[in-house]
Amino acid sequence: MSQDTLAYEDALRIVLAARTRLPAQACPTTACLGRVLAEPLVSKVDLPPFDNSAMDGFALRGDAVVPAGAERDVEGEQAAGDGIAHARHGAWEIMTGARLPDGLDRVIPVEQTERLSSSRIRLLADVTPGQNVRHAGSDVRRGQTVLAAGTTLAPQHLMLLASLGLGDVSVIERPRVAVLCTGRELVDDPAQTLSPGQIRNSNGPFLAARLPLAGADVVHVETVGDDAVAFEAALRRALDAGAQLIISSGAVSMGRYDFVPQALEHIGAETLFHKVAIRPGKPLLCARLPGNALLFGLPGNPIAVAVGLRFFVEPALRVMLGLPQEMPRRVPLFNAYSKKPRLRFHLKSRLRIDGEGRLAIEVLGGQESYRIQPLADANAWAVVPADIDALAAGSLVDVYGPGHLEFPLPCESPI
Ligand SMILES: Nc1nc2c(c(=O)[nH]1)N[C@H]1C(S)=C(S)[C@@H](COP(=O)(O)OP(=O)(O)OC[C@H]3O[C@@H](n4cnc5c(N)ncnc54)[C@H](O)[C@@H]3O)O[C@H]1N2
Ligand code: MOO
Repeated sequence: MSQDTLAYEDALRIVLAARTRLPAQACPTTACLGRVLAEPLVSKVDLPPFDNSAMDGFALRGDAVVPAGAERDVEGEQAAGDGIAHARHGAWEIMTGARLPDGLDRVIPVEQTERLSSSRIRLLADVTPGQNVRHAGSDVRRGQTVLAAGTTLAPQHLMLLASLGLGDVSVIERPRVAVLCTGRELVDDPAQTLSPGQIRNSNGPFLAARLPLAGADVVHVETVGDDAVAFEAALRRALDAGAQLIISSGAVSMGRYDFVPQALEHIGAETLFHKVAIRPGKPLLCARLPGNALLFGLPGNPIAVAVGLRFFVEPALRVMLGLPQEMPRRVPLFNAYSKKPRLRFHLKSRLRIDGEGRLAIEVLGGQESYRIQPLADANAWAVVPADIDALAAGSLVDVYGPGHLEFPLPCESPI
């Protein structure tokens, strides 16, 4: 390994140190799905807000136990949505979710009663205090922390926010990211016929689709030829669009047209590292631009781009979103695997269930960095550290989801 090739862990440390958490902003709860909560959320109300019935039946009161056989007059009816009612001594017919009339403390389900007349019932079962009553504050107490800072808001959290009656919440700003694809071989328009030597730009659509799933806003996307001047102009447009991170693909290796390092030098950027002991994506470059935006120069091969996004850009996004760094899941390998030493490998893999319902990770065939079909078949990344050369089937391996906010739960038939 050449002296200037960094270990992944050292490169990651540099990336993490180069970013800080973004400020908080108010976000309407109608638009906060997927946003990251900036502060712990403390409830200002009790849930349920009032004592209410868990059953359709009759609310009543009495001594410790009102025994089967007891009779009561029915003195009123209380449906969900009805306001305060004051009970005297009889029972109230009550619906599920209805506020308990003041003075009553238990509910007997209607099927455990017998109607003696339109205004009198007999109990067919014992009823104890509190039975079938959902007490105010029994789910959430006023003053209780209901969501921790750093929660990525999912539909179940929106259920809670709606119940608390919140119109907006404090979330971390979304990081702003630009995508620049380089290469005069690239064609963006699917309707355009390819000339000999041309290929479709697949990195651009991949990055533009993955970044929002990683919590970022894509503020600029552009394709430029193999031209340092055009690349510099594109960088300026990305910065003008407000990009805090810029991801470029291509032109960072050893070829005659690999102009990104020189273009960065020309604009006065500080190269933080260039070349990391990983596969794929070894020629990856990271630089701080004047004005403090961070540029990730990802090698052009599509899987090098996917790995650069997942294992360099996404950790930076996590810092910006105020999230702790990820812990990989440890999953047994389905198949034995061996690799070249001294490089950390990022492997297109499939998390599956074996014949006994246990999770297993299958390293897919076709790991070369130009092969995109196996990425389409993958649902996870297996990562094998630089100092490990061979792993037997069944050994535990680090597994990461396709994006830092996603982890697959396979439900397909066993391997
Ligand atoms: N002499 C050496 N050659 C190469 C080395 C090396 O160490 N010595 N490293 C190889 C590795 S590893 C990689 S990865 C690539 C990285 O090269 P570049 O970053 O300079 O990228 P390009 O040459 O521009 O492109 C590489 C490959 O990817 C295709 N490509 C580029 N952009 C896109 C896109 N937007 N969509 C789809 N495909 C794209 C491009 O056509 C090339 O095939 O260098 C190796 N060479
Ligand atoms: O590092 Mo490259 O992506 O293996 O071809």
